[in-house]
Amino acid sequence: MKIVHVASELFPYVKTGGLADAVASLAGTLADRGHTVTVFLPGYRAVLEHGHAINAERKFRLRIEMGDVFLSGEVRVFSPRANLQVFLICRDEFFDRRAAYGNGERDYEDNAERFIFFCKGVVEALRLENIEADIVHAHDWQAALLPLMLRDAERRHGVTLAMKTVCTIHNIAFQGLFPRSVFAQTGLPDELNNVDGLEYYEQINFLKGGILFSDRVTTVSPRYAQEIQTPEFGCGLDGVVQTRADDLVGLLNGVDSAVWNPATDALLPARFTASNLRGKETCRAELLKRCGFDPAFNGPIFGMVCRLTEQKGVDLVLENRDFFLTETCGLVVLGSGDKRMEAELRTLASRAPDKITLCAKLDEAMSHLIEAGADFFVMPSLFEPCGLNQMYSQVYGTIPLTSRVGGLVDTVIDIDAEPERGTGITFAPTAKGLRGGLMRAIELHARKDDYTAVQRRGMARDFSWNTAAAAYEKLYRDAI
Ligand SMILES: Nc1ncnc2c1ncn2[C@@H]1O[C@H](COP(=O)(O)OP(=O)(O)O[C@H]2O[C@H](CO)[C@@H](O)[C@H](O)[C@H]2O)[C@@H](O)[C@H]1O
Repeated sequence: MKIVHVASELFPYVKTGGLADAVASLAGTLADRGHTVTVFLPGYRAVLEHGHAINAERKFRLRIEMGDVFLSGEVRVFSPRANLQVFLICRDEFFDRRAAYGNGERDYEDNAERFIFFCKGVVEALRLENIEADIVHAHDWQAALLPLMLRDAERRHGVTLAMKTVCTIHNIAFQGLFPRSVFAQTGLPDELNNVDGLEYYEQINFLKGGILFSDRVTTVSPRYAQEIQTPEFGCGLDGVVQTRADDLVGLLNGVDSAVWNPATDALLPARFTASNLRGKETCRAELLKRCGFDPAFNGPIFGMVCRLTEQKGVDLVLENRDFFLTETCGLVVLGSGDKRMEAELRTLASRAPDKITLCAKLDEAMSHLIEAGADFFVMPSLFEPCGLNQMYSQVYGTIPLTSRVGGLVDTVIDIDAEPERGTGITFAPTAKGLRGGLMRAIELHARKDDYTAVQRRGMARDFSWNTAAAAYEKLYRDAI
């Protein structure tokens, strides 16, 4: 099949979270399985400066109608592996910036314009390049207008650009909500500027467009596909999602074993496998050293790697600060984002620097070291579409502590609920729930044989992207 993915992030070129990992793995795996895959990505500064893109071919110039003006841009292309091409929609005024979405304090004020331009650029490139895709697959709100714009362009130009479109929701909390005035820039017919179209409580909602107007809608776990149809998890779009229930499916993400594999991971000081865990001890020792903890400390180390946001349950950790201060354990948090959470974690760390630390930055190598060197991985999310780190931690023999929401339910088996199969500790998404999970972790850690058995069961699990990619293939085929 000719498959086109459209996303605002792609590992290793630009990543703010799991979207980048998921799109890269899916596109790469589909390419390896013999499909012709194209990924469209904004030509951000970070991407253009990446070694792969430096000599990207300049394909053609763009002239995009945005309301009553035309804006110019350029399409560049490079191929990082067989069967895979990455097309960059470039316009320095929009994408030659330090970050993808904002300056750290707030979102860029022209994000609506930037991603309308991006989607229109993709449509134009599909037309000029004559790709004739079987599937155009849009990810998250930044690409969600694409299915609509594509059909609109087909009508205008009398061409077929794609057989079917798919929209994947990686996180329904991010919808691309903008003032209604941005509608004019989309160039879409006026009848879409209402409640049956993009309008959402007097605003324009990009993700709503993707949900309503794609041939198929997917999300990243079966449990989340159910949850987003409820007011509790639908973030106001549950009614819209319900209208597409027949075309909605939840397909679990996987683990990219070229990047996340303890037996080959070049970012670690030592490698290891389920049958030989000595390298994991070296990773643990290195982690203790990097954190400035006592090298002889042998209590459990809890690791956490996430964007610091409400979603990730950082406040539940903070509400349990006395646990981390009083129990014989260590806590390593790698994450940045919300300034209040960052400050409170920093204060907590300053009260016990010998056993609690915050590393407030994006650091790919450190995230691998935590996955490998910690004894437990803490993920008390309030909601979680899929979650990747709980899978990475099982693969790395680090026992996950996860709340019972979304994809965490689909990927972690509780050791008390299923003593013979359990791979982690699960709990209700509350401070009390987390507290219970932490206590169970301390007890498990003290029972060395049980701990190792759980560890090995996690390492034996298959989270391969081949399974996930095969599910997407089936979805594409059924749609066509
Ligand atoms: N400071 C830091 N330094 C280095 N790496 C860091 C980091 N902070 C986060 N990361 C990395 O970013 C990724 C986060 O992925 P997740 O899937 O856990 O969450 P995210 O909410 O971003 O993704 C959304 O999309 C994905 C993909 O579909 C869903 O799994 C998820 O549930 C949904 O919320 C992981 O690879 C993690 O290691």
